[in-house]
Amino acid sequence: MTLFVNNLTHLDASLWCPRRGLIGASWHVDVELDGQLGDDGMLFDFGEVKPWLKAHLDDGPDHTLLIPLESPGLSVQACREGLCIRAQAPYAMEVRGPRQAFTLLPWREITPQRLAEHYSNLLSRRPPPRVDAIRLRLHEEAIDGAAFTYSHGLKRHVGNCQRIAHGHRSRLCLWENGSRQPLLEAAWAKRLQDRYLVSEEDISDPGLPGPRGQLTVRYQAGQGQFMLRLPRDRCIVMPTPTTIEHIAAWLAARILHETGREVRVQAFEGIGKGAFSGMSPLTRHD
Ligand SMILES: Nc1nc2c(c(=O)[nH]1)N=C([C@H](O)[C@H](O)COP(=O)(O)OP(=O)(O)OP(=O)(O)O)CN2
Repeated sequence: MTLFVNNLTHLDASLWCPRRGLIGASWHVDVELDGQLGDDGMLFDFGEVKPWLKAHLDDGPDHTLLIPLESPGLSVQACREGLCIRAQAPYAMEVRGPRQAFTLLPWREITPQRLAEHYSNLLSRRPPPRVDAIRLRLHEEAIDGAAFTYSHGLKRHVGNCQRIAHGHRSRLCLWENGSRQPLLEAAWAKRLQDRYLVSEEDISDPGLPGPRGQLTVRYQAGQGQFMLRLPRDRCIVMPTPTTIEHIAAWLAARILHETGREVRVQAFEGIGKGAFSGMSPLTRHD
């Protein structure tokens, strides 16, 4: 017998890509379970499947930086903070943090298919009672319109969002005077794509001006000390923490500044949640 649960949860993470660098990701998680029925006529109570799988993913890849160990020029070393990871291509990057902020994977490149197979195998080694095999599927949200991926860290978050490089793939909806603006959405999604969003207060070294400058972010959070260094032109500096509420408000202010027209922003943080912010030349309403 095979049981399935589609869209059981989401996985939000960042990954190092040898072609694009640091990128955010959000995937729907579907699961199939093979096994035998118990006396209750069930293979595995649906009510227990979600907490069981979510607990494993939350302790594993969720809200981590996924590192492809076989990627050319990549190195991993123990350091005072926990792990120090350096990459050379497509640009130089160094990240440090507690071990649990990273998921090390034995590949040249990370794909959702490989990740799903990897965790299917790991989970199938210690399955719940009556379950013989577990198959996960990870897939992106179908987005009809503008979307972008970004990475960030929230040092004040009590949970795993404090990790300095976790990310999301998000929809972006913009209205001017009540009408959706697909061209403006696409232009802003392009500006934000694959960027690291950083709060000004977390910059410990702004680096040299110009294209070769490296910006250093450093903070202490509940799980430990974090550091990230990457090219300035991969970063967007915000005057506030990078919560989705502040991202939505920042976008509304920037768009109003550039167009001079009233704007309403719906900014998503990954799949299915986010914040609205609106601004007009005369009044500001959030
Ligand atoms: N009001 C806000 N709450 C949270 C924000 C935020 O910006 N505003 N941000 C975060 C983190 O950045 C985090 O990445 C969001 O991930 P989320 O999927 O909510 O994390 P969980 O695993 O805790 O949620 P699930 O529903 O279990 O996936 C957190 N909160």
